[in-house]
Amino acid sequence: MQQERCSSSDRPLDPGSLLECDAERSADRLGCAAVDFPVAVVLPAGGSGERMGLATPKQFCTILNRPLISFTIQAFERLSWIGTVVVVVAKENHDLMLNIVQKFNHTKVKVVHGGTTRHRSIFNGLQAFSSTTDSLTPKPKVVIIHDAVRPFVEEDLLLKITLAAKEQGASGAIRPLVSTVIATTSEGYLDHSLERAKYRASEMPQGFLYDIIFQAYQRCSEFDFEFGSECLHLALQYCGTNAKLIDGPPTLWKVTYKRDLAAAEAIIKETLSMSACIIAGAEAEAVELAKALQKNLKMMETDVIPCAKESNTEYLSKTRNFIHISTTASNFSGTLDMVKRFEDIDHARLYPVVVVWVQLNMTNQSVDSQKTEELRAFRSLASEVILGNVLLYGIQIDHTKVPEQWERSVERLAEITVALIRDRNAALTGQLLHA
Ligand SMILES: Nc1ccn([C@@H]2O[C@H](COP(=O)(O)OP(=O)(O)OP(=O)(O)O)[C@@H](O)[C@H]2O)c(=O)n1
Ligand SMILES: O=C(CO)[C@H](O)[C@H](O)COP(=O)(O)O
Repeated sequence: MQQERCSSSDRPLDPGSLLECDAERSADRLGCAAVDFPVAVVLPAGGSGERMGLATPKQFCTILNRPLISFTIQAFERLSWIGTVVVVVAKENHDLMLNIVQKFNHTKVKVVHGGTTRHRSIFNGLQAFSSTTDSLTPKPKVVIIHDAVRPFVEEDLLLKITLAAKEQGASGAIRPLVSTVIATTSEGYLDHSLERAKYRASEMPQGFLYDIIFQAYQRCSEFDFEFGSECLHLALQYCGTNAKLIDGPPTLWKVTYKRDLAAAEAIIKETLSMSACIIAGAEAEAVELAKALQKNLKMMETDVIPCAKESNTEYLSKTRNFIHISTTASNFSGTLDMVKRFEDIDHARLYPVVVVWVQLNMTNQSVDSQKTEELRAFRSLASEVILGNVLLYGIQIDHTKVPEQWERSVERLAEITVALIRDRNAALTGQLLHA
């Protein structure tokens, strides 16, 4: 078959904006008004991750100290219109999963045991809703099925999938194909190639009227259970339901290989680095530095506030990055107050919080002369707060009245600050760097 040139809409034009995966910002943005019927979720997480090649199944691999599956659960749990999230795990991982649920305070999760294939695991998950005695898992109108290893799923897509499933009986997210699909002969030669523009990659999430997908699984064959990989196909073949297909973003991809874990980590770090709060204090020089720093942190959305002790703690919920400017060496009290507040509102439970303590040196003395005592105190504080998932770094900057020198120092301060926030490297906590 002659290959036709694809139109641009048939090809993935770019790898996608990282902003699309900002789970926190979009949470309940569209509200639950559109969904006035019960919706539940099944997350198959019973695989062994053979292609990842690690001893730990990929859904339990950690990114920033948190298992991948917890990110996926959170993407659903944060939405008020979503009820129970059934997580299907292999029997041997039951306790591990319960620990994750407890540690990250997942409140909507019910854990059930999986099967030897993905379809068997999904069917087990669906059966959790068929028990008439379990009040924790009432039968939903619509059930969303989503692989536990696709951590980035936004509310707007979930809404579209859910409403289309309610209307049509089944719905699924699709993406343009990156590569052309070809058929090979048994001898390893090209048989034919498919016209790429006509085909799409089937992704997750998928949504179904519960009765339809449950019935499809009840009717499907052993062959389907053993070798099938497409739930939409079961709904079509066994219930005659044609799924509505909905274009999804590129961030829906499935974590499959080791490099995908690195990509997922990069997306999470990038998203976490988009904003910061600068706490300037009242001294004129510190305020001047805060403003100059704000100008240099161009890629970040920054707020400057005078004091971390403010009774209004709204600033805390806006970001997980804090830059605390202090003109006194060894004055960590403001930092300590802030960390206390993080504990009070559980701010570092899901993501590590970064605190950069900037010591503005107003004396003409080299900061080296202060080093031993302050450094020891700073390191000890950093090793204390890291236990609560707070990463504390220090940067010293010398105040100077020479404009070019000052500008260069502030630029360096901004560069180091951005690097620390982006990397969230635990090994560098407790270090006092020099801008
Ligand atoms: N018996 C199985 C097999 C897979 N899955 C889940 O189905 C999702 C998608 O499957 P896949 O990416 O193939 O995961 P694995 O089977 O773990 O990976 P691999 O195929 O590389 O072994 C994953 O969340 C996986 O845990 C499951 O619940 N039960
Ligand atoms: O993309 C999908 C659409 O249904 C599934 O995640 C995929 O088919 C699962 O297959 P496998 O477990 O072999 O990776």
